[in-house]
Amino acid sequence: METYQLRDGSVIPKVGFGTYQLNGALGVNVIVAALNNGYRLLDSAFNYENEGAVGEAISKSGISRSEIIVSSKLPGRHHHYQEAINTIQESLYRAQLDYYDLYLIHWPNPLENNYVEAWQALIDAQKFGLIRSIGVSNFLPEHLTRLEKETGVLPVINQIELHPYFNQAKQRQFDTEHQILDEAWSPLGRGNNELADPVITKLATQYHKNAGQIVLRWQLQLGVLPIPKSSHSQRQQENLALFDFELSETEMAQLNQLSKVDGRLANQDPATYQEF
Ligand SMILES: NC(=O)C1=CN([C@@H]2O[C@H](COP(=O)(O)OP(=O)(O)OC[C@H]3O[C@@H](n4cnc5c(N)ncnc54)[C@H](OP(=O)(O)O)[C@@H]3O)[C@@H](O)[C@H]2O)C=CC1
Ligand SMILES: O=C(O)C(=O)[C@@H](O)[C@H](O)C(=O)CO
Repeated sequence: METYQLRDGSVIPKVGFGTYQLNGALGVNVIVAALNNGYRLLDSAFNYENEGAVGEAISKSGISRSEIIVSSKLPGRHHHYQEAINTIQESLYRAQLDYYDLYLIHWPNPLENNYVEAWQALIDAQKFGLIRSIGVSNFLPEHLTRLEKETGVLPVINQIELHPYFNQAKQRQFDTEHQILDEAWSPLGRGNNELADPVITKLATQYHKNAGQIVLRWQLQLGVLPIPKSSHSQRQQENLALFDFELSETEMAQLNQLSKVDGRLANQDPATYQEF
């Protein structure tokens, strides 16, 4: 698996595994399969209520803990400093881990306006050794600018909604300028109609790949880290088989042109959307 290097020096796989809605024993089996299929980055969240399943899958897989990048997220209801520290510790207890490789603030919740306090807790949790790398999710330039101004520390990752119909060109430019790596959530548009777009299916036929592989390859060539989720072993493998072909500049431009102003999947604009 090829890797990215984060601004803090950590090394992270170019493709990760999304675990939203993978819960309980069924979820454990799916995540063990993903690890056996080669995934070494697992994306979870306190709010997914599956950090325990993730920890159990790591233990069952027999793969060394040190080979796996484990990532989770702080929910909006625990942005106050001490609650954030307690929640990070609870995330660790749930997963039966000593540390997370990566921990993100899940949503900025700007109307509540406590995300700077939450960020200070992540900075300190990193110093305490609970977290190796600290990042955010769904942060707009205005939120990132405030973090830098008030704490002097910028995240190394911003996990954002990113798929062909919503390619986040401006946000990506801002993040790149600040050496923040973008992770793409719902990189396949949740498997919706985007994958049937004629531009994508034509390229799939041309390269003898499926539509999902074209989309994920496009994201890699944008310099983004996608975290596709699949419950099916064969799809898990296909979503990693992205390193034996390359899209041309013209094809990249065609894919870039698919983006729409209102292309978000569920109207979750971080400027106003609040998730607790
Ligand atoms: N930070 C945030 O706010 C958010 C983070 N996330 C994270 O991002 C991860 C990925 O996003 P998610 O919303 O799950 O959506 P994805 O874009 O990863 O799509 C997953 C869906 O697509 C299907 N699928 C998987 N592979 C293929 C393929 N090659 N061709 C066609 N269909 C496919 C899956 O079905 P099947 O399982 O049956 O294969 C599933 O229904 C989440 O699991 C979560 O970890 C997600 C949303 C918000
Ligand atoms: O899945 C996540 O990480 C989320 O933040 C959720 O908002 C998810 O996008 C969702 O669809 C909740 O209804």
